[in-house]
Amino acid sequence: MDAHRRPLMDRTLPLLTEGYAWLPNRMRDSADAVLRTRLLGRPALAVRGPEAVRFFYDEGHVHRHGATPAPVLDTLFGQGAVHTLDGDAHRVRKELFLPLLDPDRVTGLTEHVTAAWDEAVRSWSELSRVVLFDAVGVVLTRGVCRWAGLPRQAVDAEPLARDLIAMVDGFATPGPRHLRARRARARQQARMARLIEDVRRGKVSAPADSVLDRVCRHHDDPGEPLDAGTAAVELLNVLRPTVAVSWFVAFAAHALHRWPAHRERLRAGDGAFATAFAHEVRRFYPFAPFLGGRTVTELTWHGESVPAGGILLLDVYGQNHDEKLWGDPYAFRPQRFLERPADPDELIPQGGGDPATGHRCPGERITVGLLDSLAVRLARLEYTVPEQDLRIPLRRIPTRPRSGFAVTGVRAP
Ligand code: HEM
Repeated sequence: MDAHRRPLMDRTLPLLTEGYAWLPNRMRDSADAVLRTRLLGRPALAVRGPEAVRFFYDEGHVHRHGATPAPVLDTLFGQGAVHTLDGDAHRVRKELFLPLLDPDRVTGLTEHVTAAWDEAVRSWSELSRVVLFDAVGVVLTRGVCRWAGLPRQAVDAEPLARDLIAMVDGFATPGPRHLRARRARARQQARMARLIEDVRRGKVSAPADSVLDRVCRHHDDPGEPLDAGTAAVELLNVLRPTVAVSWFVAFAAHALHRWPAHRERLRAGDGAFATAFAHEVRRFYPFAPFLGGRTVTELTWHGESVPAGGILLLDVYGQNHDEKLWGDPYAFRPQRFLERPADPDELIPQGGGDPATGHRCPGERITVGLLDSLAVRLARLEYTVPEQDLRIPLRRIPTRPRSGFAVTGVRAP
């Protein structure tokens, strides 16, 4: 059996029990931030630091095809997703996502999402208790579906939000969360594939140049549109991660609760501070633990080697908390990004390198745009934080405040 087809449990026990701390704990004793280990039955080398980011994103070093375990493809990314392509195939497919970098599109999506937030907040004030993580997932789903051109009758926001969240929540764990993630993917992929077929047959219209329209018209090979299943995978690769911004909004609420002094500057509408706050939320709180690729050739980094066909890991969580880069990594200090702009190969919660040419997340500007707008709205909202379990377990991937961050007595501004 191919190593990447083996079940997730194989050889990954320390990862599953230690979660985000797995690589940072083991790399603590390495002066050069490098570690030789094994993952999924293969030799692996873990690295971190801006130079290591450039090493990792060199296509002559690492390929993505065959690197992602099947349980992750069957839940998080989808089979045949852009994440798994290399070389020309990757460049051609990535063209589908490059418009996401356009500032006008970022603004357009942010306007849809903030409108959905303003609508939702009115109903939150009528409820005795709102779990922000869940409620924001629905807001993001409404906003992104409208922006992406999905017809209103094709979107039932609450169940769709639950499925999109489940795909992310269950990708890295065996058991019921994983089964929920698989069912959610199968259900939504089939629905989106039917919608794409309907658009192609002219039964449903997609607004010109919307995400839905672009996905329907995309060709990997000249004259050959993507099969409906793969097109659905890529449509979900816009919807799902946008809705995943609810993880960061729940973390933003957690930060405002623990360090309420930041609320005032956000409330005042200080745009530069809001962006710095969004960067600090993405740096400080754990989301993607690490990234991996298959080594194309034998690679050596600071004296440690991994053979061709092994795995190169980029320690994302460790790098975002590296003392050498951040000085006081465990202090939540948005000001750091006002003192010095974020270096794209230092701050890597959504990958490193260039999103236009490599695998870096094309949705990073969208994420920052959504997060800074929603953080301002959150800071302006009046609410009470009742007694609840706000711990963020580092063993759970992906993690979040255990309670989902519940609020009571919501009063819209
Ligand atoms: C919660 C916020 C998000 C996080 C934490 C996140 C994180 C990531 C990470 C770690 C990668 C992998 C980078 C690599 O393999 O080198 C990635 C790739 C990707 N992300 Fe995001 N992302 C987020 C939001 C978004 C949004 C809003 C979109 C689209 C609207 C998006 C679309 C994608 C796509 C299509 C890829 C694959 C890129 C490629 O392989 O070339 N992401 N993201």
